Amino acid sequence: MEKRKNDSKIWRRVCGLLLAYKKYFPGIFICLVCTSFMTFLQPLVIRRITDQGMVAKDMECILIFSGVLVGISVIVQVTEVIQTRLFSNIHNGLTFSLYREAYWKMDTLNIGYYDEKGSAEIANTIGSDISNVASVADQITTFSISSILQIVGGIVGLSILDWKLALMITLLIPVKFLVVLYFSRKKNLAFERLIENNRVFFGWLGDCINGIREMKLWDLFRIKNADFEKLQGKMMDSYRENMMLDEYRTFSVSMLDALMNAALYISGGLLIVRGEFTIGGAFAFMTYSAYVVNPITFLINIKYYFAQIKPSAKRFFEFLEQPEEGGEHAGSLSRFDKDAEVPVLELKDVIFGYKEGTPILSGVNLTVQRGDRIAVIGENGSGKSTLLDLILGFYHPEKGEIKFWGIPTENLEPKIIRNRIAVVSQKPYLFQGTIEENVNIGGTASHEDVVDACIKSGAITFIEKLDDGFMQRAGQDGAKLSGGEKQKVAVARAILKKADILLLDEATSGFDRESDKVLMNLVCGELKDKTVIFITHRYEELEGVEMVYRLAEGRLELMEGEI
Ligand SMILES: Nc1ncnc2c1ncn2[C@@H]1O[C@H](COP(=O)(O)OP(=O)(O)OP(=O)(O)O)[C@@H](O)[C@H]1O
Repeated sequence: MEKRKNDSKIWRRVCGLLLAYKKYFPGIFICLVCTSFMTFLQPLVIRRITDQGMVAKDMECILIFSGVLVGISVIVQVTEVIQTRLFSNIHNGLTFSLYREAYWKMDTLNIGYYDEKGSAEIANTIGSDISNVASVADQITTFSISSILQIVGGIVGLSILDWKLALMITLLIPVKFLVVLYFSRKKNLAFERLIENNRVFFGWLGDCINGIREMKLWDLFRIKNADFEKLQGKMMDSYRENMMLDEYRTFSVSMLDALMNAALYISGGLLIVRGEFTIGGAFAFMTYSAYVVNPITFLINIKYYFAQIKPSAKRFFEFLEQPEEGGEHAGSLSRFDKDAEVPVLELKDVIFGYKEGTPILSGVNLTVQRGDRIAVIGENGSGKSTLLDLILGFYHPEKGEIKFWGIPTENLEPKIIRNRIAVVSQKPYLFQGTIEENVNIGGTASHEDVVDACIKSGAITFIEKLDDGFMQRAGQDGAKLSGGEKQKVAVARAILKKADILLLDEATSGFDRESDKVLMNLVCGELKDKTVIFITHRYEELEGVEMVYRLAEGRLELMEGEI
């Protein structure tokens, strides 16, 4: 019962998506009525050619009605071209809007979602789900409407010819329905298994590609081959299961059709033998029967086709319903009073853990005034990056409060906080594009400002040596640059942001001594009115820092004297 309710909810939502394109419906409907009417006329014209042309040896009649047949075909084909055009508009519009929804969902999605799934897995899942959901707009829908019109035309045609035989055809419908119902239930489950096996395989493959260096260094292609074969085997089994189901369904339905056709030929033949039917009438009868039987098969099969759309639609809608960043913590204030005489950042009794009952931070207090330069040190796994993620609003305290310029984060839009903070992490991400594009990541700075930021970060030294300078492409995640060079690009990016708060999370771990000094001079000189928070293991970096906190046992302690 519950399942049926959920299913109908999924279908209502899919239909709702289609309704956005209702402006195309009248055009499609006119095309369908036109093609259906033309195909209805066809058997009557053929009967005329056979009975009044061929049998009566009337050549003029044959020529005229052959011309009519060609005319009908032209009209049908032209209408179908228009119809395909209208349908491609719906298909493209639907695909675009689903991708757009997924794209913006990725922006608001809780960061924890990305900890669980790899990029290849997410991209593959979204791509295959959207393509399956959008297929709802394809010819299936056209067929279902044109099928109804064809059936109506067929029944009218059959009744004109012989109502008893027409009745015989209708007896086949419930039998076909039961056969297809049986297969569509199986298909639903088989397709769910297929998309799940696909997801697992692409998650695994993406993991191998991300760790390609380790794969080569540890000869993991050989070691992981067993996993590859197992996952591929599961995928192949699922493909085979789905293909065989399709085949068994087609086989069963075709057998029923073959039996029905045999029955029609025998009864039609008997009527001709008895002189109750003309040959042209028999042809027309067979064609009209096909008009009724084939579309009914198709209509019944829609259940089968939809059985493979539903699992994807379900998974896609579940993705769209994933918890949003901020969730109930997100406020709507989009401004700070930056001149207020209050601390820039305050953490009060902040408690946080990734799992309930295992806190990483258990009562953190911190007050940072404008222009402060503080450092947070601590052992591996003590929670320094977690603290940064809480400040950046990627996670939210279980208890306690974080305030920016005196305003609790719950009252602020999550993005507004990040707009005020520039972060340089230990492993900054560089996008595929040029060095200039990676520094000017917001896309609004002038080339002169980019050069200036690179001089300040020290990046200019290596950029000047590159063949293409600022136009050099960085490669996948800056693969063409060294670790320290990537960090210098990231520092230049942060300088260009002109943010009020600078968070440097092991930002200079790849810097040489000289570059370290350049950055410290910058922080203590030109950027001295900025608030800077260092997260570091390298105590020599702490020269220009006024306060050093140690994070241990989930708490922050201010260090006095020697570190
Ligand atoms: N996304 C996550 N989900 C679950 N646990 C996590 C997650 N990120 C970190 N942890 C755990 O939280 C603890 C603190 O991690 P965190 O990265 O904040 O430490 P850190 O002080 O920055 O360490 P390091 O100096 O090694 O960078 C670790 O025990 C880690 O296993």
